Amino acid sequence: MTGPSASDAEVDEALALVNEGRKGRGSIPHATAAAGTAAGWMAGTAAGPTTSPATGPTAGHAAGPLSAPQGAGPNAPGEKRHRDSTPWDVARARATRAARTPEGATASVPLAQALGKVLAAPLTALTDLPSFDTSAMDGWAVAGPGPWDVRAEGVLAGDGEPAPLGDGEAVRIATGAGIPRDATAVLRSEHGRTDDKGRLYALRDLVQGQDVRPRGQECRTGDHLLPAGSLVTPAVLGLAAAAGYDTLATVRRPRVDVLVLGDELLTEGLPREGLIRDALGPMLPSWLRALGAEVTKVRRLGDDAKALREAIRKSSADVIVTTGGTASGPVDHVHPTLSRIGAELLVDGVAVRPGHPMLLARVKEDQHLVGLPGNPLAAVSGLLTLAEPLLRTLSGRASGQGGPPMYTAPVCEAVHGHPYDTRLVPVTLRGEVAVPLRFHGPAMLRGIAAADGLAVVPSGGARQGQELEILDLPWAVSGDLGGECFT
Ligand SMILES: Nc1nc2c(c(=O)[nH]1)N[C@H]1C(S)=C(S)[C@@H](COP(=O)(O)OP(=O)(O)OC[C@H]3O[C@@H](n4cnc5c(N)ncnc54)[C@H](O)[C@@H]3O)O[C@H]1N2
Ligand code: MOO
Repeated sequence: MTGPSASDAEVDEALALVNEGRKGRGSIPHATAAAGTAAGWMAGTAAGPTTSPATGPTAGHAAGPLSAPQGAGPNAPGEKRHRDSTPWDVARARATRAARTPEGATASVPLAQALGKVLAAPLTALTDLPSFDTSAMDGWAVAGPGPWDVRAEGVLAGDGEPAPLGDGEAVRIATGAGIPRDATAVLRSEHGRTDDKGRLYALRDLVQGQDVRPRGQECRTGDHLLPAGSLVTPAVLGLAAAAGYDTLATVRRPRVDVLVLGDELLTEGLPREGLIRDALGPMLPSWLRALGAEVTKVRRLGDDAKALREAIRKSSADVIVTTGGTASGPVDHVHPTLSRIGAELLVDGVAVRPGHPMLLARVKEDQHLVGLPGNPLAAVSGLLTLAEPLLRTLSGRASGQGGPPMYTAPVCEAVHGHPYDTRLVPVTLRGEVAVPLRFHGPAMLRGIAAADGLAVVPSGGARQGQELEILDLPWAVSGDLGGECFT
């Protein structure tokens, strides 16, 4: 099975997707020039930093030119282009288009359960907002020019419709209370004074309509407030409640089964005798939830081809995510298993470092499998390259706030590039500037654990100050992140 190659249409779509992403936190022109050259890379002489140690006395932030690739693969002399791997942008575009938002996958849920879900229909105002002319301040509602005679009874928020005011009359009013008919303005309490006969005088000029929120100022019944596909954030919950909603039509979260492969994995304690701790089982479920998924299963299968085949066969999830076993070692069972069950490979290897063995397959008409490489940072790369766009579509977000969660920022130092492939480098943000982090080798999580995002470094590298796209990490957009479900 070989991965399909990118068509021109796919490349156009990928570019459109990237452009859309740029609308995010600042539209800064696309990086055009690259500092390093392939020859420079090979010889270690690319303009910019030279290679740096993978370990050092301080964790996290780069101090100096620390952005050279670490660990296996990309900086090995003589490395060849992987002819069949899909360009990174194209792979993301293909993953976005691989599935459709399932029809009928909508549910009406009470507001309290809608946080983190996606609107299945546009949010349309069920009422005018405000729904009646409202006082914006504590003070007096007045009619005509002052001084005014003040009524004995005031008006509070929540009172029924107050009696109309006659010309020259005023009534004490609270913020949020309904304005009496024929009132011309609200005089703030600090801008008025009453004399001993109870007559009210303005201490400032008052203009018609002052401090009155007219009915429908924010919206009229039927106004379109938010498009379908919008993420339900706390603010959206508040707006929906204000606009009259008790329930919201939301898209069902795509169900994801996670299959963790590898005989060498321990679930507790210290590494020993060649065994290591499983870093992906604890990491992926909450990350997937933050990407909009409902994680229905997390299973550790070891390196057992039959168990893998059975687990895929029995899964009714929308997406199966496997970890490890994507390469061609003796116990790497993902490719042979997909071949055996007749799955269609949509992406088979991506021109990105780390993570190039990642894959996306269609197992059934409405079921996809994302194969993440076993190296932990490579798995994160696969998650954000293939699983994120797929889940964005399946959860209905592709039609709303839309594009990939990206923005751009200049890098504080030159960053090495791969001669052919995109690199994803953990960065932290210092103000507007992206600072590459150390410990970004494919098997390391120390950099990404301290990161705000992943910088997208084009082949050939980036100059100091060059604007790079930054893939956002999705913590802010999640709903309920709890609820482990290991089986
Ligand atoms: N001959 C080649 N070998 C490899 C290539 C290649 O191109 N040619 N690519 C390398 C790259 S790059 C990667 S990435 C890995 C991908 O390997 P797999 O997806 O088959 O993953 P494994 O071999 O199962 O594991 C790789 C590595 O990661 C560790 N691992 C696996 N699962 C976990 C986990 N849940 N938590 C923590 N660590 C995990 C595993 O122990 C291995 O050290 O292939 C390279 N090889
Ligand atoms: O370098 Mo591998 O792609 O560890 O991801």
